[in-house]
Amino acid sequence: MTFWAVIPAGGAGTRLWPLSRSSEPKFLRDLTGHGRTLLQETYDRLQPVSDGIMVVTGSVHERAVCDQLPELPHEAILAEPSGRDSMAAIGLAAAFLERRDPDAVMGSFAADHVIRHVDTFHRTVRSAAAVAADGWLVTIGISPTFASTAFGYIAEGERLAGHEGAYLVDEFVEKPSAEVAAGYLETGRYRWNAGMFVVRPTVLLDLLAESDPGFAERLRAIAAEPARLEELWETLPKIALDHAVAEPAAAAGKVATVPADLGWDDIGDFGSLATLLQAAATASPEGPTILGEESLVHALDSTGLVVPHSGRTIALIGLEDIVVVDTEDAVLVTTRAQAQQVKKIVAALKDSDRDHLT
Ligand SMILES: Nc1nc2c(ncn2[C@@H]2O[C@H](COP(=O)(O)OP(=O)(O)O[C@H]3O[C@H](CO)[C@@H](O)[C@H](O)[C@@H]3O)[C@@H](O)[C@H]2O)c(=O)[nH]1
Repeated sequence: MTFWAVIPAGGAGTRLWPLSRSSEPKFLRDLTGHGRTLLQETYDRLQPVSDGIMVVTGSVHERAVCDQLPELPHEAILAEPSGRDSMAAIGLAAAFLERRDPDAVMGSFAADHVIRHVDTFHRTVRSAAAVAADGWLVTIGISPTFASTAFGYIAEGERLAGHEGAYLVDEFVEKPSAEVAAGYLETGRYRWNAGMFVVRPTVLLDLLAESDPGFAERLRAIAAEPARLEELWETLPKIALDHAVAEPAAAAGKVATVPADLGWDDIGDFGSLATLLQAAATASPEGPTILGEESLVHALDSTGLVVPHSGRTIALIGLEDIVVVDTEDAVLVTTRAQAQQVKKIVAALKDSDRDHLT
């Protein structure tokens, strides 16, 4: 069995505006201060467990992906004419892989997530691939630490016979309400879905065909005749893989989960980025956490996150848990607690004559 990692690299990451833009989304940025972008870190992390890696991205980002991953063969980048959500993106890679390597198992791994426990991640991917080789759709389950409404939840069921450390998924619930999520945490049997699906390409496409035969058929038609991509792409439904496949397959008892503590984070907003950077810091600084050139920030009695991205000097006095992101053409000032609301600003800008800033 060979293992292929598929990296869907899409979305603008609007909650990280103005650092992340549709022209330069968060996966193309170094948000951890490690000197590698999130996409490059994802690629580095997957290399030791993969026989091949594919990136599926918007055609507007194809050049940047090529530049950031010079070792990736050009044919391993699948360029989408437009964003049609994760089912189309991951399904396209599955359709190409099905023809290229029918015995392969593939795994999808977002281009913009952070994983701190890399050895555990490698062990977990290998276990998940062994389960997927037996025909299961496998999702990696993360122990929830709070009642997030931004993630999908997996209800862990019985142990899976023949696969130590794997469980049946009783239910898959995409982004529940805060009340429902809090109830899940109390039961102790729910885990976060990290969007990491490990499966045989044919199994994924056959599961899709159960709910939407035309969708699976068109993906397979594109793989058989790539010249038809432009013609067929715009006819594909815009739907997340979670809704198109994971939820119905879980209800039919066809999904398994491998739980793991990966130190996983999807860096949803500047609040979670601040937490992540603080946890990674070797010394706990008195002042704010700085992502970028430290000498540009002068802070008195202030805490939070400062991103000096324009090269300007930033001075703070007496501000607690603040977020300041200074870019060439836009400055964001908010608090860690309110940082999620940035997407509302982006929506307002999109509806204005300042659309070019988003
Ligand atoms: N190439 C490409 N990738 C896409 C597209 N749309 C989404 N993706 C990729 O598919 C992944 C998930 O898409 P999101 O739209 O960001 O999903 P989400 O709302 O965050 O929810 C998903 O991820 C959560 C974990 O971060 C999960 O908890 C949740 O259940 C779900 O799987 C991301 O890696 C994103 O880049 C697209 O049109 N094109």
